[in-house]
Amino acid sequence: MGSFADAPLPVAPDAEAVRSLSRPDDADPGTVVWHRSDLRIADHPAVAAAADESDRILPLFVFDPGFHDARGAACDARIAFLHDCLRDLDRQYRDVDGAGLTYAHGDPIEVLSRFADAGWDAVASATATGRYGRRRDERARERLGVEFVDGDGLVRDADRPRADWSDRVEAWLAAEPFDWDPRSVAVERVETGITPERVADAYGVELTKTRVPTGGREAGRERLHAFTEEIAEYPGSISSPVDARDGTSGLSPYLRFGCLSVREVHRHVDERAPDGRGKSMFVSRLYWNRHYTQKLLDWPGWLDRAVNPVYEEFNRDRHDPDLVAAWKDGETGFPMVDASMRCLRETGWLNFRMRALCASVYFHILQQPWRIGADHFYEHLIDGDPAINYTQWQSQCGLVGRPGLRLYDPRKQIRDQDPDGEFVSRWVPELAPLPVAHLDAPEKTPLAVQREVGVRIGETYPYPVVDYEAARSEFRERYGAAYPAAAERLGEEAIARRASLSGGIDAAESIAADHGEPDADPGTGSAQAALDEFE
Ligand SMILES: Cc1cc2nc3c(=O)[nH]c(=O)nc-3n(C[C@H](O)[C@H](O)[C@H](O)COP(=O)(O)OP(=O)(O)OC[C@H]3O[C@@H](n4cnc5c(N)ncnc54)[C@H](O)[C@@H]3O)c2cc1C
Repeated sequence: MGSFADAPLPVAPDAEAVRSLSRPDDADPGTVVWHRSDLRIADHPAVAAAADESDRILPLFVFDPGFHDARGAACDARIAFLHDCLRDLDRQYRDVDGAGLTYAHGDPIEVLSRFADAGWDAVASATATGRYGRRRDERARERLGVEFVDGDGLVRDADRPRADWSDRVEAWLAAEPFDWDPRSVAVERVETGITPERVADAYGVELTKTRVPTGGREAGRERLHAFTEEIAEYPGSISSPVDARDGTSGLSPYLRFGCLSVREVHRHVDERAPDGRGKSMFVSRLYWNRHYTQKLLDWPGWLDRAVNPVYEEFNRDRHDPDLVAAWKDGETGFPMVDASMRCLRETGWLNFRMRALCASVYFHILQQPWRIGADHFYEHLIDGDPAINYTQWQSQCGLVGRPGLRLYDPRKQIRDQDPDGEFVSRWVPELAPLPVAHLDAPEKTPLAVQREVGVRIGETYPYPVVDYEAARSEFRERYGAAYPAAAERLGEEAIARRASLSGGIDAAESIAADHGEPDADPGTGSAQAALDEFE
C-alpha cells in the first residue's frame, strides 16, 4: 500500500464547501457526527445525542492517513472491509431520507476545524483507543470542543474500574438502546469528491486475501440471524479450526467496526436463541469483548508496553529475524502452527484456540519479542481490534505475571483439534500425502514412509526450527526466574489497576502477597504456580 505522501488526495472538504452548507443568518448550522469505529446509525450514542441537540446533523467519516500508514497497520482486506461498512453506513442514512455520509480525507483535526470555523458543533462516541487515538481525541476535545459521548457499557475515570463491573455491563446490556427519530432532523451531506473507491485507488488497496466477509450492517445482521439459529452447535465448534470457521458467530469484524452494537447482538440472542450452553457461552464472550475493551480504556499502554514492567525486555535479546520469518510464513516445522499462520495470512481469520496456540508457540517456544508477533496478527486480522488483540497477546504470553500461564502444545493440538488432518492438509499441502498418524511430528516419520508418499522432511517441509522440549524447559526456567518479581510488582496499585484482573486490585494484591518473593529460587516453589497449566 502507498503512503499518505504519495497519495494524490487533497485534504477535503475545503473550507468553502463547508461554508456553503450554512443557512443564511444561521449562527448554529448543526452538529457533525464524527463516525470512527461505530459504523451504524442504530443504538448509537453520538447519533442520538446529536439528533437530540440539533435539528440538523452531518454524518462524517474522515479517511485518516494515520490509519493507512504504519500506525494503522491494517492489511488491505481490513481496509476493503471498512470500505464496505462505509458504503453501507451511507445507505443507512439515505434509507432514513437523509442525504448520506460525508467522506472526508486528511488529519481529522484539520478537517473538523473547518466545520468548527463555520460554527458546527461535533460529537463522537467515546471509544477505547491506543495512544494515537487518545492524542487525536484529546486534541479534538481541547481545540475544537468535540463532545465524546459515553454509551458502550464501559466504566470511565473510575478509581477502581473493576468494582461492580459485571453488574454495570449487565445493566447496560439490558437497558433501552439509544434511539433517535430521523423525522426530527435533517441529515446533511457535503460533496467532497472523496469516495472509498478513490481512497482505495490512491492508497493502492488490493484485495489479496480470500474468504473475506462482506462488511456492513446488512451482512452483519444476516450473520447474526443465521448464527442464532445454529447456536446449539456453537460449543462443539469453537475449538477446531475447521468447525469454527462456520460454527462460531463470525461477528468479530462487524463488532470491531461497530456495524452492530454489542448490545443489539446480545438482545437478539437473548430473545431469539434457545436457552442452553451455546447461548450462555456466546453471551460470556460478549462480556469478554467489553472486558478487554475496558482494559484498553484503563491503560493505553497495552499496545506497546508489557503490562508488568518485569517482562518489558523479556525475549528481546533473543530476537532472531529468521525465526520470526519462519513463524510469519508458516515454515516452523510445527504443522498446526504453520497451517494456522498461512490461514491467517490468506483469509485474515483464525479461531480463538489457533490464535492462542500461535501466540504461545511464538513467545514460549520460539522465544521472540511479543510486540512483533502481536503487530503481525493485528495487520492481518480482519477483526484486528487493538483492544482485544494486544491485551490477548499479553495475557497469552504471560506478561501480566499472574498464575495460570497457558502453554499450548502444537502436537497435542493437532491430535485433539484436527484428528483427520483436514486443516493441516488444506493449508500445508506439502504434508497432505503423509499418513495422519505422522502429522503431529512429521520429522519423526520413518524415511521409508517418507519415500513411499513422496514427502521429504528437511526438503519439501522443514524440520522444527527449534527443539520443542528443550525450548519449553528453557522458557520455564527463564520465566520462572522472573515470575516472583513480576508477581510482587502486581502489588503496586498502578500496575494492579492496569492489569485489571477479574478479582480487581484485591486479586492482584493477593497474587503479590502469595508469590512475591523476588529472590526465590528460580523454577521452584511459588514460581511454579505460574506454569502449571498446559493445554
Ligand atoms: C492472540 C489473540 C488475539 C486476538 N485478537 C482479536 C482481535 O483482534 N479482535 C477480536 O475481535 N478478537 C480477537 N481475539 C479473540 C477471539 O479469537 C475472536 O474474537 C474470535 O475468534 C472471533 O470469531 P467469532 O466472532 O466467530 O467469535 P465468537 O466465538 O462467535 O465470539 C463472539 C464475539 O465475542 C467476542 N470474543 C470472543 N472471544 C473473545 C476473547 N477471547 N476476548 C475478547 N472478546 C472475545 C468477539 O467480539 C466475538 O466476535 C483474539 C484472541 C487471541 C488469543
